[in-house]
This record gives sequence, C-alpha cells and structure tokens, in this order.
Amino acid sequence: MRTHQETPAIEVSGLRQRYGDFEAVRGVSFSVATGELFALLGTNGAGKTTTIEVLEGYRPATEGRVRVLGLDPRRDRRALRPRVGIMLQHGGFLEDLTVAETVAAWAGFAADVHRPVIGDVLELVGLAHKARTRIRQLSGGQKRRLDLALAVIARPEVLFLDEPTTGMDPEARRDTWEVIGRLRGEGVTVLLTTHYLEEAERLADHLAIMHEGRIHVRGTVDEVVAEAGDRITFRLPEVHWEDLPVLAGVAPAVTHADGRCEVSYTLAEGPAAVRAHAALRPLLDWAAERGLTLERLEVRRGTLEDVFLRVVGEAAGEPVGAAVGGVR
Ligand SMILES: Nc1ncnc2c1ncn2[C@@H]1O[C@H](COP(=O)(O)OP(=O)(O)OP(=O)(O)O)[C@@H](O)[C@H]1O
Repeated sequence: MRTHQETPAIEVSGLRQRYGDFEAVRGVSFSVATGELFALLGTNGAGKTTTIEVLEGYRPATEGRVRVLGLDPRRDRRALRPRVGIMLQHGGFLEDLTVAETVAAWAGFAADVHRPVIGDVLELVGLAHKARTRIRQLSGGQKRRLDLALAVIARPEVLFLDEPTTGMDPEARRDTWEVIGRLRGEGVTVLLTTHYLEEAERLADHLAIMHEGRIHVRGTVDEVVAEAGDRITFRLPEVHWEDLPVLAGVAPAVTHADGRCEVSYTLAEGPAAVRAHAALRPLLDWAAERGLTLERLEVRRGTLEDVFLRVVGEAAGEPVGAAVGGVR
C-alpha cells in the first residue's frame, strides 16, 4: 500500500486536450512530489495553461488522468477547493473595490480566514501600503501581486501559478520569487508556468519544456541544463576553417561573417567536469601546429536557454531528443 508521502501532490498521466478538431495537449505526463516546485516552460500556445486548467478542474480532460492531492479535480472539486490556491493568467477584479476590500471579500469565500490574516497576506506580497487603493488605480504588476495574495490567503497545500510574474518590473519579480520561495519553504507544493527561464532556474526543483502540446525535455534544473552541454567558441580567419579538428567526436559548427568565421563546438557527451578540458588540449595543439591564435576563445556551460532553443529548433525540423535522466 502507498503511504501519503509516496503519493505525488500532482499527477498528470497521458493527458490529451482537444478544442474541437485541434489537439492542444498531446499526451502529457509528469508528477510533482509534495513540497516541490515544478515549472512548466514552453512556447506560446504550447498547452501550459490548458494543462493547468485541467488540474484546476476548470475543464474535463479529453483523455488521460489527472490527480491533485490524490483527488479528481472535477469530481472532488468541493474537497479540493479549500486545499488548493489558484492564480490565473488573467484574474478578474471589481475595479471599484479597494485592495483590502478585495482581499476581505475573497477571504469570505474561504474557510478559516480571519481579519488579521488579511494584513499578513498583503504584507507578504508587498501591498500593505496599497490596502486603501482602488483596484483600478493599481499597476499591472501590483494586480499580479494581489492575484498572488488571493491565491495564498487560505494557506493552500497546492498552489497553481499561471505566469505569476508577467508584467512585473525586475524588482517586483525578485520580491515575488522570494514570496514563492518562502511558501515552498513552508511545504506548499507549487506548479507554475512561466516564460522567464531565470524564474524557472531559480525556483524549480523539476521543470519541463513544452512545445506544441508535448513535453520535450524534463528533469531537475541541473539535469536539463547539463543536456545543453558545454560550448567552446572562437573566431578564425576564413582561410583556416576547412581543416578544423573533430573534438571528442563533435564536428564544429561554422558561420561566416566579415572575412572571418565563428566556430562553435557543443560538447554534451561524458562527465561535465572533464569534457571541456579533454577537448581543449587537442584544439590548442591544432592551433599551435598552424601558428594560429584562436580569437575570443571562450568555454562556457550551456544554459537553459540553449536547451529551450534546441527544443524549438528540433521540433521545427530535426528529430526531438528524449527526456533527460531522473525523470519520474
Ligand atoms: N478555449 C479555447 N478554444 C480553442 N482553442 C484554444 C482555447 N484555449 C486555448 N486554445 C488553443 O490551445 C493551444 C494551447 O493554448 P494554451 O493557452 O494552453 O497555451 P500556453 O502554453 O499557455 O500559451 P501562452 O504561453 O501563450 O500563454 C493554443 O493553440 C490556443 O490557441
């Protein structure tokens, strides 16, 4: 028998979602352990919001199975409601209410919310000084903070955040990351969608990259970033590029501009700690034998952005890579 600890807080298995003839989600599976933060990244229209809406119980799954805290989000809606916090992509407010009135009204829907909590929650999201301000006088970023306040007021066990920091300035975004980090620290399970790769890198335990209804890559942040491999890049005069060496089994990618060529190697095989070292020595020997200087030589770790762009590029033409290690 499975214990409570072993049951994931969120489970999605073989989810498919159709809108008429169009299949927006095409067989998505992932799970989120209790207390974890899982980030869904992806291109516009990838199916992130659709997936999260099925988990929130807003729409029935066309196919597949979803569970939140072991319950069916539609069938068990009443039982789940007090345990789940939701921040929609486009929350709607009554523009004439003040911030404090909005939170109080919302608290009225939730069980066990007392007035002092309203002040706490406004403090938490950095809106205490705006308590008497009318909603229509808030900026876009302040409205997102209020959305977050409403999502967490009933102290949920699971929090769904759909693009929580869209429209925020960099400082507000950092503040919000801190709030989300604090909630996670308190054991709240969080599923968030975002277009900000840095947001996912900073906050997520596990992440997935979606494109056109499918998850193409998923794993811990380190696992996904490791997939990008290391980059060795430099410039050479045009005359020397044709006999560039193959390094650690990898052929160079060469682009040409202004009479010089830009050379880049992406090394993804082997242990991260040794692969750039192993490839650099033969490269430097090759250059020394020819009396060449490798201009602007750079060795860097791949980034989440490299993986993201590769996923989108591969989906446009080449075959798509499998999920990375550690996938559950
Ligand atoms: N109610 C709907 N009726 C028909 N098509 C829809 C509906 N909602 C979404 N879609 C389509 O389904 C696809 C997935 O949309 P979804 O909003 O889930 O993507 P997303 O990954 O959240 O995108 P974004 O990052 O742009 O918010 C899109 O092609 C969208 O046009």
